[in-house]
Amino acid sequence: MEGLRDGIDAVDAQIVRLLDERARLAHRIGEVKLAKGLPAYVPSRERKVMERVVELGEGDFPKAGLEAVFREIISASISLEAPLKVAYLGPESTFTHEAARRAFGASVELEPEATVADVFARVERGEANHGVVPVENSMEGAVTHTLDELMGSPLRICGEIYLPISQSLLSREGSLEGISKVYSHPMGLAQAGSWLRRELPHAALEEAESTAEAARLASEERGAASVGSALAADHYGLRVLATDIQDARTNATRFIVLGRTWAGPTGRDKTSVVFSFKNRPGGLRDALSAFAEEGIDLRRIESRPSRRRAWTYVFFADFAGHPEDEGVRRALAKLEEHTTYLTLIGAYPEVRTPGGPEGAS
Ligand SMILES: O=C(O)C(=O)C[C@]1(C(=O)O)C=C[C@@H](O)C=C1
Repeated sequence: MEGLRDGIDAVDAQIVRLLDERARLAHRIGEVKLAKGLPAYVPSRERKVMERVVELGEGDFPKAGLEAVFREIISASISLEAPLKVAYLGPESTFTHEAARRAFGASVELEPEATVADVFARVERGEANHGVVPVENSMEGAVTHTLDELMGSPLRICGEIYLPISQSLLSREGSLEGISKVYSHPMGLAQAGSWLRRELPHAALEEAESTAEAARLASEERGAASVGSALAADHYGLRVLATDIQDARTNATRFIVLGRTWAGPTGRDKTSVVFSFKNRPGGLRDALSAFAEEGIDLRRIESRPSRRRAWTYVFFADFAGHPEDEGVRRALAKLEEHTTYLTLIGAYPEVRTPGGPEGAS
């Protein structure tokens, strides 16, 4: 065994030397970006680096491990280029925190904000380079605060993250017997509803501002538990009494990364627009025909009150492709002919969703 460990020591020394070499290159890229006023975080390039690394990894090292290792290597590289600040919908130890960690790794500065509007405001004021907010849940639908902010903001979507939402029961207590009260965000209580009714039928269910706030409350009270991310257990010194207690196993939330500009093309992208059209018969059909005529796959459409005049609406659409693609360019030109208002609110590498619709999976 000693000989094998010597082998590992020798390989580790090589890995560290190579990481240093990579860091020097990233540092130089950072200087070029600074001189040209370009952002440090380039999601399209990260996608290509990841895809290439996973493709190269045909040996014994697991692909998921390669992705995790390179997530952190790239995160450390970003921190060498610029002190990146990322605002997210807090508090700490919530699912949005987990999403931000997934997108940016551990080496960037993540800053919790109290509301979705605060996240937008911090990035708009230039106090943070990027923002991370939830935009839709596979069970509950759109996060309307986020759509409403997107409508009036100069910020653009430059990335997306899907997170399977796994709810856990956390408590100071050692078993379910001692639990008489359960705190969570209303969404957490709803998602774990069947499990709670079955396993803790006599417990009082109490709403909290966030799953993290619920964990804090549970940490201060005997006989209390909370429903939320297992991340919060460490943070508040709680035990994880049960995991995956949410009703549907496919429960996932989609988050977006906000920046000043959208991402460059990767060949597998998504574009987001917001538009409105004259209220006349066939108005929506005509607008959407722009996508059909160009054979562009519409991934999602959502309507919201315009908030300018009562009973008028705007539509949010996500579709496959990038604004630099010829077909998308033509579709957007056609769409514009049918709309009274059209803004491109983002373009970003599309994430494949397990169990998602065809084309997205
Ligand atoms: O290629 C770049 O633009 C880099 O800054 C390098 C690098 C990397 O480490 O590979 C780091 C940050 C970017 O988000 C993308 C890639």
